[in-house]
Amino acid sequence: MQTKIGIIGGSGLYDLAGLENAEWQVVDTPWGAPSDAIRVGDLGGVPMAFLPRHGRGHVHSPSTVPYRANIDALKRLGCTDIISVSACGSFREEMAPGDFVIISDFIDRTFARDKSFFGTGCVAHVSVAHPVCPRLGDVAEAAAIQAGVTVHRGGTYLAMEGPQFSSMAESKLYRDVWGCDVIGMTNMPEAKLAREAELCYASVAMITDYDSWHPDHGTVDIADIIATLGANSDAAKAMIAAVPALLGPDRAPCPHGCDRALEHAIMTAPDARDATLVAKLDAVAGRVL
Ligand SMILES: CSC[C@H]1O[C@H](OP(=O)(O)O)[C@H](O)[C@@H]1O
Ligand SMILES: Nc1ncnc2[nH]cnc12
Repeated sequence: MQTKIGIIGGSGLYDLAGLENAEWQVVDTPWGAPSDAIRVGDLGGVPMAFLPRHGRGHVHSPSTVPYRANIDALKRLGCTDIISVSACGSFREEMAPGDFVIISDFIDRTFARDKSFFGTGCVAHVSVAHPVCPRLGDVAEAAAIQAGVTVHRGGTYLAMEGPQFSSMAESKLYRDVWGCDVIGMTNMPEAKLAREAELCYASVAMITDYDSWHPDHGTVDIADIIATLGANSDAAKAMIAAVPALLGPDRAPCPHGCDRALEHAIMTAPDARDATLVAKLDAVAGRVL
């Protein structure tokens, strides 16, 4: 199987320079329109597909990002792997603005989003005990090192609904009681949907601020975040440029089973399935339906 790398760019990352034969491709999905057209092209002989999560011009809020359409569209284009790049606040002194964190786990506190491709008429339960792909995380870490970024391997990402930032009490709860390392508003349900779509998913948190817990840094401020985003997105582009050579053009089955997540997940009996929903699942779950 051929590798095709999907990149979801977060705040500050709206395009990917350096792709060969690049074009913006409009992709329609049964879940509606993705956040934007998708920039497709090749990098080092490996096909790539780049999707700005909030759309060019930052149109979608964290709650209105069309997460299902985004994941479906990348799957429909033939992506095997997704690297998500996101601006995040830090709960750890040593995870400083400008650093990258390869996320290892999530706590999902979002509540106003569609979180599954499945539902009435086709029920499925996938495991997200290990919500990211370690193989792809290895590649993202190595790429960040090659790009000269200070990178931390492992960290728990608190996904909040937003769009407002956390209160001081929430910030301290997530850090001191729940042991979270970073905070953002978008990686859930994105990671859960990537698992349902049997895609390897890795998340790279680009630290922009210390949220509101740090006694020496005041409370989170969007002006400070924007000031950090430019340098972070240049570093992210350098990291992404290193990914194709590290992942390679030929894709062996995922040793962690990401590409087989639906193997035993569908509960609804074949004769009880809703034909309309099954048709919508053609790209995401066609392999097992
Ligand atoms: C620009 S600050 C808040 C905004 O930035 C993050 O976006 P993304 O995860 O797409 O990089 C955060 O989740 C909020 O959406
Ligand atoms: N402190 C923070 N909280 C939530 N999302 C963020 N994105 C960047 N910084 C953030």
